[in-house]
Amino acid sequence: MPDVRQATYDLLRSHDLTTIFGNPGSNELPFLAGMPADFRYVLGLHEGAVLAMADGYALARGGSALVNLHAAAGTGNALGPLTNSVYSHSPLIITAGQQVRSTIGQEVMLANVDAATLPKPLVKWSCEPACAQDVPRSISHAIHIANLPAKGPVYVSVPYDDWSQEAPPEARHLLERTTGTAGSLSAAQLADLAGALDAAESPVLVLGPEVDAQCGNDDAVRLADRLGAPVWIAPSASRCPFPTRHRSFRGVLPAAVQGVTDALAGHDLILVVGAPVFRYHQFVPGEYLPAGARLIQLTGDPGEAARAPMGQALVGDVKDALARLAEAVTAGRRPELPPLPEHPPAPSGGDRLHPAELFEVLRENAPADAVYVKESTATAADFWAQMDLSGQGSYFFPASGGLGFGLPAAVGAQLAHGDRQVIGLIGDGSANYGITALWTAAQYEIPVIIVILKNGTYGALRWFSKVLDAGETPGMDVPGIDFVQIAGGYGVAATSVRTRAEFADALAAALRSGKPAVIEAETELTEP
Ligand SMILES: Cc1ncc(Cn2c(C)c(CCOP(=O)(O)OP(=O)(O)O)sc2=O)c(N)n1
Ligand SMILES: [Ca+2]
Repeated sequence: MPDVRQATYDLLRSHDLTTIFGNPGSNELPFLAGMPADFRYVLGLHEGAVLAMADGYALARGGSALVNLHAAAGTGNALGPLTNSVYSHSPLIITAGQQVRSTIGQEVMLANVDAATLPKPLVKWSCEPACAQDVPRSISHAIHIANLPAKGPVYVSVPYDDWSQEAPPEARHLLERTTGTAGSLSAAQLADLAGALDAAESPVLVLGPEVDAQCGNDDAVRLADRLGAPVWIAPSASRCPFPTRHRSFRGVLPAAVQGVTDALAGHDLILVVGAPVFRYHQFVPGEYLPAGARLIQLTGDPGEAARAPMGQALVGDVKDALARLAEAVTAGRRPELPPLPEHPPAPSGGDRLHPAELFEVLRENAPADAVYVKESTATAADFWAQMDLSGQGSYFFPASGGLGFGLPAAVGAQLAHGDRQVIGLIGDGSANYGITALWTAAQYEIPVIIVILKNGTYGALRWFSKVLDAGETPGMDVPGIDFVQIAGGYGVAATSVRTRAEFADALAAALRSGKPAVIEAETELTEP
């Protein structure tokens, strides 16, 4: 009769969860001891990097990722990046080792006290099974909950003496279980929506990360073309749901109430698809909607629908709805939009690279299907003005702004992408929150390119201190960090550049090398 560990590995294999991102402690060894040969373990040196690598891997592959953390201490280290995963709807299956079941109450060393509570509210569901025999079913429960809409991370704590217990014979039924949803809009709901779009004088689309996550970008293009409508990306963009050189593209909405209202002024119907309404950031009070505008939100997440402060909301499959709406609306009711102007020329001639120059070099020289993982928070305006993103899964940003996602997520995304080059665009502040992932990239020969934009300061916070009229505050500058030395110390070849030509040469060399590479780019300070 198989034991709980064998039954669990069989279950994980049946869900294609054969890559374990982890950092072990004694509580985890009895589980890991039996790891079958067709599984692989990807070691991260800090659990924040472990979680973020798993998140990047899951986002890039459009599926789940399995994480194994050490008790409470390992879980605590992972909570930072987990603030992003819960809002990017990443279906991470997080397991943590627990002390021997009969000693937890004594709170012996490494007891994860009240384990199922620890990760809340950053997980969709968590549990510590009531007995060893329920471990396989609990992990199956977690996997299905994580992948049913709205997707999200889950957490299961397992006492380490459970693994050697005999598994219940009924655990074999778990291997065949499947769950799914039929969350499409009804014909009547779709007809109402299409009718509202046709009747609108000036409709506008606002697209969110769920459109890209569901591979709905092309459906959104068809709908925009048939409507002749402009398209914005929803505020605090964590993905790119629409081609940035399409004639409808208007950029990313500002993350402020009045900013959104000003940007959407003149439109009488605002259709928000696959985004919360909205992920505001800087508090700039104002009217939630332009005069005369009606907002309709379409999301797969009931929580996003319920907590919006205005408008109507429908919960359903966003890709399916976009595709059906593109067929249902009447084409040609509005004049075709003019083509976009050329990219603005990047400033040049400074004694260090302007971020716009750096992005221009990437646009001109990186592969057209490159995947960008960005965590450089003062360069958003230049990035969206310069880049030409068109494919699914071409851009990721921490969905809650929790730093420590970018560099490790780029490593995880490259591990998932054998065929696309992943390029991390990481601020010299952000790089430090997940820097240990460079070691994993070196050890597992993951050919990710990490560009560190070094402006010597927490640029976004300098901008925010102006917004908040906070004046000069302590803790803004991060001078004197040598990322070439640090990268070398973790085993990754690195170079430092400060001119356009030097960056272009370093990028070309990194692309040719097929190895992990760090390019430290001395850059000017800009505003988001
Ligand atoms: C885990 C964590 N700690 C601190 C912050 C606060 N923070 C910090 C520290 C930022 C500055 C990042 O600086 P950078 O060098 O990475 O990028 P820029 O210079 O382009 O802003 S932006 C921001 O929200 C955060 N978001 N997440
Ligand atoms: Ca910086």
